[in-house]
Amino acid sequence: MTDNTAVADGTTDGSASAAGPLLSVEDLVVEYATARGPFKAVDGVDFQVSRGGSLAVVGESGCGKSTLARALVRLLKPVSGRIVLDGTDIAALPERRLRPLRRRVQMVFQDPYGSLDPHLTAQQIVAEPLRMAGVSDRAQRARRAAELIDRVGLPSSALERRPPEFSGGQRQRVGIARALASRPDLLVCDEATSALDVSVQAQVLDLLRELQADTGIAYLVIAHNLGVVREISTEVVVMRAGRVVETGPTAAVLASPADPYTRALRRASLDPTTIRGVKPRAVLSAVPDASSPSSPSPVAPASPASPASPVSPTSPASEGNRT
Ligand SMILES: Nc1ncnc2c1ncn2[C@@H]1O[C@H](COP(=O)(O)OP(=O)(O)OP(=O)(O)O)[C@@H](O)[C@H]1O
Repeated sequence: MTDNTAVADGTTDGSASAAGPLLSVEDLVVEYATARGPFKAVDGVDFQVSRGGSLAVVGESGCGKSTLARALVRLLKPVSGRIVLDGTDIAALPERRLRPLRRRVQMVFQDPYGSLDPHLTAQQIVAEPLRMAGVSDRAQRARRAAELIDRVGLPSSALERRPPEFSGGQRQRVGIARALASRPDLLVCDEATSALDVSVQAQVLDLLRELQADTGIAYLVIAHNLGVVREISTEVVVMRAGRVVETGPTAAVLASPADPYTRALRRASLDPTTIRGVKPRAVLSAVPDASSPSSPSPVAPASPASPASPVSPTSPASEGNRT
C-alpha cells in the first residue's frame, strides 16, 4: 500500500474488478463438532453483496448469524459451499493463499469491551493492521492511524488512550478505524451497535453511513434489531435455524414480509416487551417451520450440551482475530 490518503479515509484500492457482485455466498454450510455429531449452524445459505452495497442478515438469537459472519472472514472454515470474493472462492483457500485477501474483508465485533486489546493505545491498535499489511515505516503508520482516528470522529488526544479509558461508543469507533486501516472492500459488522445505548447506536450508524457515502465500502450487517436493519441496509436476508427463509430489498421485506417467521420477527421488534429487538424465544419458536415440518420447535437452538470446537481444522482460536 502506498496511497496514504486512500488508506486513511478507508477507500478501497480499486483492485476489485468492476463486474459482478463483490461477494457471492453459494450453498454455504458451516458445522460445529458436538458430542452428538456435526451440527449445521449455517445450512445451505445463498446471497450476494453488491459493490458499495449494504446487506443485513437478520434473525433471532441462535439462528446462525455470527457463525455466518465468522465464516465470511474465514475465522471458521465452511464444510461446503462457496464464498466468492470478487471472483475468487475463498471458502476453502489454504491460509497461505488467503492471507493477501484477508485485508479486503474486515470485521467489527459486537463487544467493544472485549474486542480491543486493553493494553494498547488506540494508535497502536489502529496501526497494527498497517504493519501486517507491510507498511514498515513507523512514522507513516502513526500518521495514517491519526488520520483514521480523525475520520471516525475521535479527537487526536484519543491516540494515546487505551480502551478502558473510552466509552463504549468511542471504543466502537476505534474498532471501526482499525477495520478500515487495511482498506477493505467489505466490512462485516456483527451486532456492532447492539451493546451501545440507543443514542450512541444512532451516532455509530451515522458514522457507518457517512463512511459508505465517502468511500464506497460495502457492508454486511449482522443484526437482530430491525430498526438497525432499516437504518443501514438496502437488502436483507432473514435467517432461521441456519437457513434463509426470506430475502429481498429491506424496505419491501419489512413493509410486507412474505414469510410467517419474518412477520413474527417484525411483530416482536415492535412489541414493548421486546428487549433490544429480541423477542423471548418461545414466541418466535411457535412459528411453524415449513422447511422441516417434523420439527415443532426448530428455532430453538440445536446447540449441544457442551459446545465443541468447529469441525473445521481452522478454528477461531487457531486463525485468531485478523482485524
Ligand atoms: N462452538 C460451538 N459449538 C457448537 N455449537 C455452536 C457453537 N457456537 C455456536 N453454536 C450453535 O450454533 C447455532 C448458531 O449460533 P450463532 O452464534 O451463529 O447464532 P446467532 O444467530 O449469531 O446468535 P446471537 O444473535 O445470539 O449471537 C446456535 O444453535 C449455537 O448454539
